Amino acid sequence: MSKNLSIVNKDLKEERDKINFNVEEFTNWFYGGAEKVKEKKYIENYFLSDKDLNLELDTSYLSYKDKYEEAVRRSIVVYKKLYKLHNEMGGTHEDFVKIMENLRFTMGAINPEGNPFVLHFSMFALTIMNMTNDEQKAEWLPRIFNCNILGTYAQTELGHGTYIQRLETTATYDPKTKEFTLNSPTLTSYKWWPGNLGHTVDHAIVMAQLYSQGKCHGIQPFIVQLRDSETHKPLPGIDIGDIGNKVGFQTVNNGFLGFKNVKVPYKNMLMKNSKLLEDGTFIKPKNAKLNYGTMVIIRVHMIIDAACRIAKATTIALRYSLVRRQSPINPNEIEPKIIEHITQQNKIFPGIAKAVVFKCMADYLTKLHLSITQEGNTGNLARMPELHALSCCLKAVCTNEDAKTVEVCRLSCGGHGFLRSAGLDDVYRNSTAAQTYEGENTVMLLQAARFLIKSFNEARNGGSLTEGVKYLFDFIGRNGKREIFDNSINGILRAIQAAAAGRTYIAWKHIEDDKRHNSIEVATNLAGVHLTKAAELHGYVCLLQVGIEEIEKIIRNVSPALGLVFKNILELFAVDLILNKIGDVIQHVDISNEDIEKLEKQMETLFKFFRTSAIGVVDGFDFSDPIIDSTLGSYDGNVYENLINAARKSPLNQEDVNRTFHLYIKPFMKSNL
Ligand SMILES: CCCCCCCC/C=C\CCCCCCCC(=O)SCCNC(=O)CCNC(=O)[C@H](O)C(C)(C)COP(=O)(O)OP(=O)(O)OC[C@H]1O[C@@H](n2cnc3c(N)ncnc32)[C@H](O)[C@@H]1OP(=O)(O)O
Ligand SMILES: Cc1cc2nc3c(=O)[nH]c(=O)nc-3n(C[C@H](O)[C@H](O)[C@H](O)COP(=O)(O)OP(=O)(O)OC[C@H]3O[C@@H](n4cnc5c(N)ncnc54)[C@H](O)[C@@H]3O)c2cc1C
Repeated sequence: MSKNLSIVNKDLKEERDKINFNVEEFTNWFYGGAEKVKEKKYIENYFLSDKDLNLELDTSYLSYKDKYEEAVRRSIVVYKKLYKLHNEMGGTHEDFVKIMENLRFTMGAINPEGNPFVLHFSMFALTIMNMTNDEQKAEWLPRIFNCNILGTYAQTELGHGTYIQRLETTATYDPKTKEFTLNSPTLTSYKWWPGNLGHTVDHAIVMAQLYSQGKCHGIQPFIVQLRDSETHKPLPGIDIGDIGNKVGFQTVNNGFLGFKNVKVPYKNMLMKNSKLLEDGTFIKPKNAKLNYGTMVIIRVHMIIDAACRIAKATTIALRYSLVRRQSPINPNEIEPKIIEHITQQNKIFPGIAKAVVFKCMADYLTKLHLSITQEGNTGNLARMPELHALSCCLKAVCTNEDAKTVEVCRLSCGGHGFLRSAGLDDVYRNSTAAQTYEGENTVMLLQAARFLIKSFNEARNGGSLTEGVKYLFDFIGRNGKREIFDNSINGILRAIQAAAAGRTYIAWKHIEDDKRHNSIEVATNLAGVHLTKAAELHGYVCLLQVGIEEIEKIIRNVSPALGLVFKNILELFAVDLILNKIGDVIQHVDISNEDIEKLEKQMETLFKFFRTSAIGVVDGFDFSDPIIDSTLGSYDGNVYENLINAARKSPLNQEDVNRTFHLYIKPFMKSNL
């Protein structure tokens, strides 16, 4: 960690002196090994130490246009260095991935309001890598990796983001000219939202309805040039621009795009899955949803992003809570560190546990994605729906928790948390954006619920279930009897499983009852609230189940002292979860008032234990000061000095008297109204 060289606040030092486990060992786990931590530090420093980035400039005070231009300038500094470093490291694909993984944090520090090239290196490159045939790979990949072309992923339209089957952009094939003609037939068919589209990129993957031989063959991906390679002027027939100011992501350059008779060559339809013969004959893919593959990959990646945002927010909130003193607990004693107020612990400690459990889930899902993709490459697509359901479910549950937790962290910093310099606003804006992009969270939960209902029917008919939903058998096996609660970690898991299965049953029954008077679709819509609740509970089941399995493995491999911390974290996650979901649990589990009181007491005991470890855990997340970028969360804990220094940098403080005094205020004050 690049620690600030200033003297550490004595309250924070006192906390660190009491840490009873090896923080470095925790860091090594969080980043996947000592070697990876070394790499991370090296890469971070390699980029952040570059004076050309001019990180001294606080971009939050710039205008919208200046912010964008500075973000582009900084990104180019970074990407030039990236290629230099890549060559130095050996130039393999693995080296590139390593740098990109570490850049995810570093980029946030360099461009806090978003990266105007993020889609080029993520969705654009991934789609070309995964949805093209060999010839197309050979044509496009070198140009993408050399950045000779820059691209984005243009799917969402003004009228449709969720229901992509009804996208309106058309691509009509003419076998005589061997060209597609792209059109935006209506205002609502304009592409709207794609990141980096407005003024940055010159190419895009465009999702459009394919028309050939007079028939529509559904949405297909096309690679389309949008701007001239020399002048960057929009090509003929292209109407393109920026969509304007947003809640966040100000420098991501989200754009709009309309087509008027834009010609695209035959070879530009991505042909790994669906195929179009030159004569216009359409050949269906093995599974029509293969064209949704890029979204699945990004949803999987979003779990680690959520974990990291929570880790960052809790680092800020906890460090601040260990140096801020307010409100004596005993009237005659000195004011305590605010963390001594139990409600403050309740705000921050469960968040830290979530970051750890989400990280376990991200690792698990990444492995699962890899193995299901490998199966897919051999033509076996059987597990695609399972991966889709799981990634939708966890994308929704983890980003919802993320936004909630980051907001609680902001509240836990009181007034100072509302300052931009506290560093929580950009984290929150990114969290809340993640609830919407890559599939709106309610819609994601409903997709997961489809899988749950199917699995429930399967279980009722004595069929086979995938591992993650086998708990539905237990529910059916109990035949209406309630699960009996036992206060162990596995007991809590069984209780959450019973709640998830019970809610799935309620949703299923709702649909079955309504089906008598309505179509299955209408009946499903009417059961929507139950379905989303069931999917959400299922997400928590997955998190707890994977958390238990992964943390048991971790405990076997780390020192006993760190093992105890992990055990504490897992219990914190589990008890916090069951207490938050107690209404659902009571409905399906035989749990008494005494049991609940015991859980509440247990939470207090867990807090007591975690009180000494917490600072070690957040230090172990290993966010350096430039990455934390927070007056309240810096390593040295000198929050008041940081706050006043940051305030002095306000543009308004660069002069004693602002011109508005003479222009407006003084005449107003002298006017006697
Ligand atoms: C310190 C902190 C560090 C943090 C660092 C942070 C860095 C990050 C920063 C900045 C990054 C910014 C990046 C921004 C990027 C944003 C990009 C975008 O947003 S791109 C647009 C996304 N758009 C969507 O996601 C549309 C959502 N809609 C859909 O996906 C579909 O419409 C869906 C799935 C909801 C429905 O699709 P249907 O209408 O074709 O399907 P139906 O007819 O309903 O049938 C569903 C059946 O299809 C299967 N299905 C659907 N999708 C599937 C799939 N992918 N695989 C397998 N099966 C699938 C289902 O299992 C279901 O099966 P059965 O019928 O139940 O058996
Ligand atoms: C910051 C940001 C970046 C983005 N980047 C990109 C990008 O790079 N490329 C790109 O193509 N797109 C991008 N998007 C678009 C994004 O993917 C969509 O906005 C998102 O998928 C939601 O779709 P929508 O806007 O149509 O919402 P809507 O579907 O209109 O949602 C509105 C409301 O309707 C509800 N609703 C809709 N359908 C259903 C249903 N079936 N059942 C129940 N409720 C429903 C939703 O739950 C929600 O409450 C981005 C969006 C944001 C915010």
